[in-house]
Amino acid sequence: MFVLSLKPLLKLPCKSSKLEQRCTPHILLSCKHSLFIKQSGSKFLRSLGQIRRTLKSQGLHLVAKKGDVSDLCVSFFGAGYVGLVSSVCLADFCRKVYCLDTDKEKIASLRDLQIPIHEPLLEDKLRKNYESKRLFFLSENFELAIRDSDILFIAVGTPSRRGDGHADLSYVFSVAELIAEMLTPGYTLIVIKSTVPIGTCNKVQEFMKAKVKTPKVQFDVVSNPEFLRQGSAVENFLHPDRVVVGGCGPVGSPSRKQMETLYSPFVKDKEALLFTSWEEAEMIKYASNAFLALKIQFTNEFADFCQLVNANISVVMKAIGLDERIGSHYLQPGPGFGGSCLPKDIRALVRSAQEYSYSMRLLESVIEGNEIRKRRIAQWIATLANESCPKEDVGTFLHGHHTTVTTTNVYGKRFGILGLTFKANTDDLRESPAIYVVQELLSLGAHVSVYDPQVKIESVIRNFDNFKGFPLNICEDSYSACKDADVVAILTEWEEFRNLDWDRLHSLVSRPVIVDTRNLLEPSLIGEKGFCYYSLGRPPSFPQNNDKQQQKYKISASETNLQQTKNSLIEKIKTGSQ
Ligand SMILES: NC(=O)c1ccc[n+]([C@@H]2O[C@H](COP(=O)([O-])OP(=O)(O)OC[C@H]3O[C@@H](n4cnc5c(N)ncnc54)[C@H](O)[C@@H]3O)[C@@H](O)[C@H]2O)c1
Ligand SMILES: O=c1ccn([C@@H]2O[C@H](COP(=O)(O)OP(=O)(O)O[C@H]3O[C@H](CO)[C@@H](O)[C@H](O)[C@H]3O)[C@@H](O)[C@H]2O)c(=O)[nH]1
Repeated sequence: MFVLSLKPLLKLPCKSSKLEQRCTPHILLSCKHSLFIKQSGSKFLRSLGQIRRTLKSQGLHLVAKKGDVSDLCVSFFGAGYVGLVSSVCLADFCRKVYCLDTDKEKIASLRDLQIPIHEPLLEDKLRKNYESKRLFFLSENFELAIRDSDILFIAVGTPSRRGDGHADLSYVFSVAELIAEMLTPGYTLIVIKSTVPIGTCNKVQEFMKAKVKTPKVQFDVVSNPEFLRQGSAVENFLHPDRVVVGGCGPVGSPSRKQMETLYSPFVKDKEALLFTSWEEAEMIKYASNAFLALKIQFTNEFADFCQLVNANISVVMKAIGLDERIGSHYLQPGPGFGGSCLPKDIRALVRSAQEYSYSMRLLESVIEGNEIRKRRIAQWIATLANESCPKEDVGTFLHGHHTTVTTTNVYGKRFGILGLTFKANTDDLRESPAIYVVQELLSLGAHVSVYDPQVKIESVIRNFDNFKGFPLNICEDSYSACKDADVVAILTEWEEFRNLDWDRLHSLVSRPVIVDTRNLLEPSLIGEKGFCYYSLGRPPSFPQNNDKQQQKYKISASETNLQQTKNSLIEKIKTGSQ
């Protein structure tokens, strides 16, 4: 006779009628399955984990009672922005979390507590949970994690497939195959967290069923899309607006109970935990990102029109955002939306719709508009190296008159680029408009110096593989990047760019021209500092009566050309052409 120190109530949802009851450990031990517990070792089983593993190996599964997240063990396949952040946050609450990745280098650096990504608030939590042995990083022996886990999350990448815009699901299916082959008897919940096209969960379930070879394996596949944003990922994971779970069984089913348990610390309002079908969950994820992209593209179009008619986009967007039906978020103009999600997800959505012979025209135009925008921003920045200043009209260049930019008028000009990431507070360069702009400028023969507070030099170099030998200078601070620049362009809204020493910067540049594609700075303030300042959808500002500063502008443009440009643009807008 032995006594186990366990929580008093455990629920065993298994086929055995004797076990299909709420029971104390004593009842558990006195039932016929207690034999398995005894058999598993010469010593007594001390932990719930040991009992769980023993039962699992016999085709039974122990589910923690409702709300008891501390009994759960979960694994994440993929230690990227989503997998790593989710693992670290869940390790605060779960019994154990395995974070698995095939990238050996990534796992090795995580074990050394070197975090491969920049994400605020992540480091302390990671350290705490890793040191207290609730969080484990593995690049092999995934079998151990699979055997031990109640829930297996798939959080690998689903990038755009080269050439056609479809989501590349090869990583998801390779994990699904591995799991299917390694599942041990008993029940395991498989959760797809990666963003996947509608219909994928269904396919994964069928695929896995065909691959499972071990008898007595039971599993469900559910969809649980992630909505966190890079730069505030920890905060978003801990305090989600909503959690969507698709494809669970009815109330009381193992899949539903486990997901309720897992999210109990994060979702206090019952209404915010939404159970849907697989297809609805998959669609909700795409629809959310598509709507955000739509708002940004809408704002960008209005910003450009505001510039033509002397209206201020900040005033306009603030006013429309106060209408609760519209809301104030995602109304900030910029150089185009980027990142690893919005662009690729909308492309994937549009492509999946086409498979049903359905055209999502609105979103097709959002994709095209965003591509055009990045090109125009690059062309606009290039032109400003040639135009005289102050000239209010040069700001209108943004709206389409880009054919005049050639290698001859940009060749050898110097550009100081502030910010490379697709937005602030991340180190991610995926689909960053800034990368596009720099590549355009280099193609035109310009000299480009770049600075970003978070990006590692290796990542910058990787993004300019095709530009070896081009005059690209990676700098360690803003001032070095702006030295001798004909134009300074702010491409990411890093906070530190707000507070530069403008007098120092002014003394360093060749021409004091700033293009702010994030509307980060206060126009009048920068004008007062002697700069010619252009932003999006706001009137430009210029140095006030300062002859010495005026001499810095080396090239003058013809007044007539500028007027013609403006007239032709207004004509184009009237006739509705791009
Ligand atoms: N980044 C975000 O902000 C965000 C937010 C919500 C949803 N998503 C979605 O989540 C998914 C993951 O995005 P991410 O940004 O974290 O990707 P990521 O590229 O940062 O990370 C993916 C990781 O998966 C690893 N991996 C690939 N194959 C593997 C395998 N067989 N086993 C284990 N690991 C493997 C890679 O090495 C990589 O480290 C994508 O579908 C994305 O669309 C991303
Ligand atoms: O008003 C705005 C807001 C954003 N952006 C740009 O839009 C892009 C995307 O920004 P954001 O949504 O913050 O980036 P992500 O971290 O990629 O997050 C999006 O993509 C994730 C992956 O699917 C989702 O989980 C998030 O909910 C969704 O916001 C960036 O280039 C931003 O600079 C603007 O130009 N103006």
